[in-house]
Amino acid sequence: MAGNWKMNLNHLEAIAHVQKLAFALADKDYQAVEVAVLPPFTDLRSVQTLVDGDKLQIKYGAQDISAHDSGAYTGEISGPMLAKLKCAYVAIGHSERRQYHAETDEVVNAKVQAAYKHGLTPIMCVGEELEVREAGNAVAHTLSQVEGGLKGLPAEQAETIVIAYEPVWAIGTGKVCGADDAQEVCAAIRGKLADLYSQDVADKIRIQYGGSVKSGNVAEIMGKPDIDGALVGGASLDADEFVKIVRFDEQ
Ligand SMILES: O=C[C@H](O)COP(=O)(O)O
Repeated sequence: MAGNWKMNLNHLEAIAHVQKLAFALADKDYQAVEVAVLPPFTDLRSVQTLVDGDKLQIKYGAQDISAHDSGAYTGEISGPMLAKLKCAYVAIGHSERRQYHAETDEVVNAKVQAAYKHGLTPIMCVGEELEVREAGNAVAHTLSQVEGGLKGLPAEQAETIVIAYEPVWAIGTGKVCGADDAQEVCAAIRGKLADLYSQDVADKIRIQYGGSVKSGNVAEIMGKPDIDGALVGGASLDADEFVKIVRFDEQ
């Protein structure tokens, strides 16, 4: 279960938020559910200090990565910088990056390669816009993003990737994709991974659903066989709500 904070919570708020999560998750063995937060870049050092200092089980990562290791790329953050902060994960190709920063599948692929080069696990985001779904092309569109993003990636790396299926029309809109519709696309993603690699590799890859996930709908989504987790945006900013999502099996 990963919380993508997007451009929310400054570093002081981040400390308070992670402390709250850690406290609320400490009274039981929640390690069966891997919990990660993806704060803004400016929060990562504070989160690292807290997680390291208190030996918290919570993982953390970034919301983007540069395809380059260093150089004249104003405003960019590199893989070596994220690795130095001991980030476990990095979101790549989120629809907001694709939409507002013109990230193509080629760019996503370069960033996936950069993440692996520096020991970070990508959470590669894919998913269709509303008009694509309405035209009946949700699966084809999403599979093409999967194939483009994974181009050239060897099986031993691919098997550790996390793929987040996020239908764009369900992000931040309150319109959750029906669990059966989400399962249909996630099953197709797994089928594509089996074609590209092997069934064994496909079965190891974790596929998340993202798009208006809340405590009230997470259990139904998680009940689907090809959905292994959730990438949570808005609801991850409320610590109590995110904890309920993590503990979906207790509801
Ligand atoms: O990365 C998270 C997704 O964009 C979902 O956002 P949301 O839960 O606010 O709809």
